[in-house]
Amino acid sequence: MKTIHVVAAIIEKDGRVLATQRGYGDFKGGWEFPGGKVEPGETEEQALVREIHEELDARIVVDRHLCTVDYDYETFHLHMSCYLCSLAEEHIDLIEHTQARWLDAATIDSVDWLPADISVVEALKDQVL
Ligand SMILES: Nc1nc2c([nH]c(=O)n2[C@H]2C[C@H](O)[C@@H](COP(=O)(O)OP(=O)(O)OP(=O)(O)O)O2)c(=O)[nH]1
Repeated sequence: MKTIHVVAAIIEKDGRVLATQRGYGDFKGGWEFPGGKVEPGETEEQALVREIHEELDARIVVDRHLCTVDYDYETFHLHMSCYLCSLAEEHIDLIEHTQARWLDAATIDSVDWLPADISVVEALKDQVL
């Protein structure tokens, strides 16, 4: 099975994290952390900064690695590295996503997370929120 290497940015602000809803593709409607595929020659941090600029028109600071998830979807294997990040400036714009929500410990389970994200949410509850 094909493996895809993805990075996800868990953007934190005031005890909450940013969740975004996918606007296109097979997982349309599912909730995730913004990010995307690492391109050849890029480090994970470079990919994160590029993806967040493309998807949210935002600049981030990458603070630390939280966890790496390996998950078998039906048609591919996902290898996803998740980093805690903060916004370098307040502004965000939803360029590819349909909605965004800032979620805290009480609301983190209120959205329909993509299957691979369930364990990331558990790590957040244990360590961050
Ligand atoms: N960004 C992101 N992708 C996730 C998460 N959870 C999860 O299963 N995925 C999956 C969905 C996609 O199959 C894959 C990410 O690929 P993508 O299609 O968004 O990557 P990309 O932005 O480079 O997109 P593209 O140019 O290929 O359209 O990872 C998550 O929390 N964030």
